[in-house]
Amino acid sequence: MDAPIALELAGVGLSIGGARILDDVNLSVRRGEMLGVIGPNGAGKTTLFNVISGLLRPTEGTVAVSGNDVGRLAVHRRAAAGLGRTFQTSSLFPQLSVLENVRLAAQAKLGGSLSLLRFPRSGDEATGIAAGCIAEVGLEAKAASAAGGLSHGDKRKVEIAMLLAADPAVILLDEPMAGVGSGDVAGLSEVIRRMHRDSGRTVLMVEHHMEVVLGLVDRVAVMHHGSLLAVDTPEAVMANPLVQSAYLGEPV
Ligand SMILES: Nc1ncnc2c1ncn2[C@@H]1O[C@H](COP(=O)(O)OP(=O)(O)OP(=O)(O)O)[C@@H](O)[C@H]1O
Repeated sequence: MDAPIALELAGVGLSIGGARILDDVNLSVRRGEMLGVIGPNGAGKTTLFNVISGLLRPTEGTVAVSGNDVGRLAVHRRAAAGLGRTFQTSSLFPQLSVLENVRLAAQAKLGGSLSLLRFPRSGDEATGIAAGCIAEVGLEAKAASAAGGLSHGDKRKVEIAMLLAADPAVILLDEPMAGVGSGDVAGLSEVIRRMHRDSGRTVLMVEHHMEVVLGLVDRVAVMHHGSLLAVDTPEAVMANPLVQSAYLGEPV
């Protein structure tokens, strides 16, 4: 039996000024699925994530998480409704340790006071959750290191651990490989694979690194000029002449 729908976009459109940024986007993602979102520069991928996560409100259409319309909810309420995302740029507190950063996310999920961050007690619930999430991304040895001193790849792992601490039903990863050194790509891919496969989480990933996308995802959504050109398996998408022509001039 098919898994239930975790995320559903119906007729989503966005106009800003006179510009049509998103046009009639219809997309269903099942629970436990990993979907890659690709497309040439300016196709609307980040805007789509902004609409899903609530940073932008669509001009038309609906966004539903686990069957609940989240279209009118602010960003923090969407997080509570089960949406979590990373950004293209790092959102870590550089002076804080890896543990403190992840603990902050766990604390926010638990709804407690952020001041607890200053007095981490090893036995408390948020610290326990944070330690588990850090272990899940393989950064135990760096738990006490300042986040600002880590490699880009390790910073991304910390951001993923922070997402795991918030335990969202649907995870949006915005270009996780951006700025990551070639030596770190395989390790970070493996963390993303484990995060998805081992836990059955639903993941959407915008990523330009085609090898990473095709190696990780179940299906690929291709955006072009604000519309969805195709949503299919990686093999079918790569063989699609429409997709090939959208990418003409850009390496696929
Ligand atoms: N606030 C805004 N006002 C006007 N135009 C915008 C706004 N935000 C995005 N756009 C335009 O919408 C289009 C889609 O941008 P978006 O950043 O979503 O593309 P993208 O596919 O994520 O691109 P990239 O791969 O380069 O990150 C672009 O033409 C961009 O200039």
